[in-house]
Amino acid sequence: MATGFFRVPTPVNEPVKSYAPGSPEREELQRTYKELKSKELDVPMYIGGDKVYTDKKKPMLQPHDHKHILGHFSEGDASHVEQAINAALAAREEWAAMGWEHRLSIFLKAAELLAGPWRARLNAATMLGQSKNAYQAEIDSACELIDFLRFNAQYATEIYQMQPESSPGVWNRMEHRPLEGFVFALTPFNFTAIAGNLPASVAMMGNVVVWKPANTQVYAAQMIMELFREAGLPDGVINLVYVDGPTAGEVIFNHADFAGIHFTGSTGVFQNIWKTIGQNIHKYKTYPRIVGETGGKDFIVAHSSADAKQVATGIVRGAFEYQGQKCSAASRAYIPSNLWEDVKNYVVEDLKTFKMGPPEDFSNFINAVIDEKSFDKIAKYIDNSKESNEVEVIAGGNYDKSKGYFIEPTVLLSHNPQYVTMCEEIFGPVISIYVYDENNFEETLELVNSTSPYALTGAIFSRDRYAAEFATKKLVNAAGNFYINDKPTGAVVGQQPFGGARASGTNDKAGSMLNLLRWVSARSIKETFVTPTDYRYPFLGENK
Ligand SMILES: NC(=O)c1ccc[n+]([C@@H]2O[C@H](COP(=O)([O-])OP(=O)(O)OC[C@H]3O[C@@H](n4cnc5c(N)ncnc54)[C@H](O)[C@@H]3O)[C@@H](O)[C@H]2O)c1
Ligand SMILES: N[C@@H](CCC=O)C(=O)O
Repeated sequence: MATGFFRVPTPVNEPVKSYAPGSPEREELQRTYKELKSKELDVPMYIGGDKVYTDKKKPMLQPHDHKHILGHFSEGDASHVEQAINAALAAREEWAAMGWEHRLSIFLKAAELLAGPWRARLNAATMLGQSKNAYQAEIDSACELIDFLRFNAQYATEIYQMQPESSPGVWNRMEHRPLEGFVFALTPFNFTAIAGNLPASVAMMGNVVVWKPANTQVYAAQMIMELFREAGLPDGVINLVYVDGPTAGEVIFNHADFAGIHFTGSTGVFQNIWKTIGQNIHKYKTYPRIVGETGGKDFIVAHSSADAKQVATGIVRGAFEYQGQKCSAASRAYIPSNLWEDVKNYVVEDLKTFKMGPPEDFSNFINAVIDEKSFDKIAKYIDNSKESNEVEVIAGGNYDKSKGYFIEPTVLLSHNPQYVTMCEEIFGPVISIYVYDENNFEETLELVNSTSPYALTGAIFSRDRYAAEFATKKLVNAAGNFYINDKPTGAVVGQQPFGGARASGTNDKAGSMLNLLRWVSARSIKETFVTPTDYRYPFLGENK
C-alpha cells in the first residue's frame, strides 16, 4: 500500500548506440549473435509458474538462412489457453492489490536490465529470428521497448493523479481499477518492442494477461518473458502461449472473464476478432476493451517546391528499412512532374549502393523478409506488375528464396493511380510511385486521401509553407502520424505517439497515456463528511 505520492524517475529516450566499427557495443553484439546462433533452444510456454513443454515442436528459423534453425518451441492447444486463463485469473487479486509503485518498479527494472546486460541478447535474437540489421534491432528491441517501459510508468502515475474536484464537506476520489477479468495480448512478428509492450502496458495497470505472439517472433518473445521474470514479475501475471490464432480465439472470445484485447497485426484478422467479440457480447461480464493497431498504405507526397534529394532519401529509408515490413513503411509516393527525373535518379543511385544479405554482416542494409508465405505474396505482386502495362519496374524486381527469403528493394512506376500496388498493403520492400502534373497538387491530395482504406502514416515534403499547411489540413484524416519534410517511419515513444485511424486501427496511441487509459476502469467515490439527516429543503417552510 502506497504511503506517499511517489514520482517515478523522469523518463528520457534511450540513446541509440552507433555500432560503428571498433565500438564495444558492436563487439558485444557480434559475440552474442554468434553464441545464440550456435545453440538450439527448446522454448517452453509460460503458464503460471510453470514452463510448459509439449510434444508438438515447431522450428524457429532464420529468415536469411532458413535451413539453419535456432531451436524449437512447444506448440500448445486449446487446453493450454484454458490453463493460461486460469493462471491469470488466479494471479489477479494479488496483482491488482499490489501497490502501484511496486508494480511499476518491476517494469522499470526490466527497462534497466534491457538497457544494460540484456541489450545485446535481445538485439541479437531480433536480428537472428526476424532478420533485422543491427541498427533496426537497436531502435526496436532495445530503445523502443525500454522507452515503452519507462514512459508508460510515468503515464501510469499521471493517470493515478487524475482526481476530481471536491465541494465543501465532501471528498471525491477516483480509483483507476484494473479491468475485471483478463486481457488477451496478440502480437505481430515485426517489432520486438510491440511484442513486449502489448502485454506489459496492460499488466502495468494491474491487469493479468494471456499473451500470444506470432510464431515467427517466438524466439525474441521468449527472451522478453525471461527478462520480465528476472525483473521480478510474479507468476501468472503474464502467461505466454504459442497456440494457433483461431484455436486461441475460440477459447478466449467465449470466456465470460474476457475483459479486453490488445492487438497489433493485420486489418483482416482484427476485423474478424471484432466481429467475433460482437457476436459473443452477451457472454461477457463486462464490455471488453478492443484496442487494435493494424495495417497501412502509407504515403509520401511531394510538392513542386520540395527538395528532390530529401524526397528521394525519404523514399529510400521510408520504404526499404527493415525490408518495408513496418506498418508505417512508405509504400506509395506521389511525385510532381518537375521533380520526377531528379527523384528517380537519386533513388536508383541509392538502391545501387544497397547490400543485401544476413544481418551478421553489418554492411548489409537489406536483410530477408520474414517467411516463405510473405515472400511468395510479395513476389506475386512483383510478377503481376511485370506483366501489367499499367506499371513499370524501374528498380529491383528480383527475388530468391533458395537460402533466405531475399527480395530486392523494388520501385514501381505506376501510370494508374489506382493500380493494385498503389492501394493494397504489400508489407515488403516494394514502393509504387505515381507522377502527377505539378499543377495538380490539390487534386493529388484528394487522390492520396481517397485511394486506400487505411490512415496510418503519411508525409508531405514541401519548401512552400502554404503548401505544407494546405496538405496538413487536407489530409487531416488520412494519417494518424503525419510528417512534414521527413519519412513516415520511426516514431519515437514520448515524441510521436503512434497509431492510425480508418482501417488502420482504433488509434489508441501506443506509448502514450491514451493507451493506458484503455486498461483501467475508473470508480468514482464520493464521501460526505457531515451526512444529512433531514430531507427538507430550507425553502419548504411556510408558504408566505
Ligand atoms: N499499426 C501498427 O501499429 C502496426 C504495427 C506493427 C504491425 N502492424 C501490422 O501487422 C501486420 C504484420 O504483422 P503480422 O503478419 O504478424 O500480422 P497478423 O495479423 O498475421 O498476426 C498478428 C497476430 O495475430 C495472430 N493471428 C493471425 N490470424 C489469427 C486469427 N485468425 N485469429 C487469432 N489470431 C490470429 C498471429 O498469430 C499474430 O500473433 C501488418 O498488417 C502490419 O501493418 C501494425
Ligand atoms: N512505430 C513504428 C512502426 C511500427 C509498425 O510496424 C514506426 O513508426 O516506424
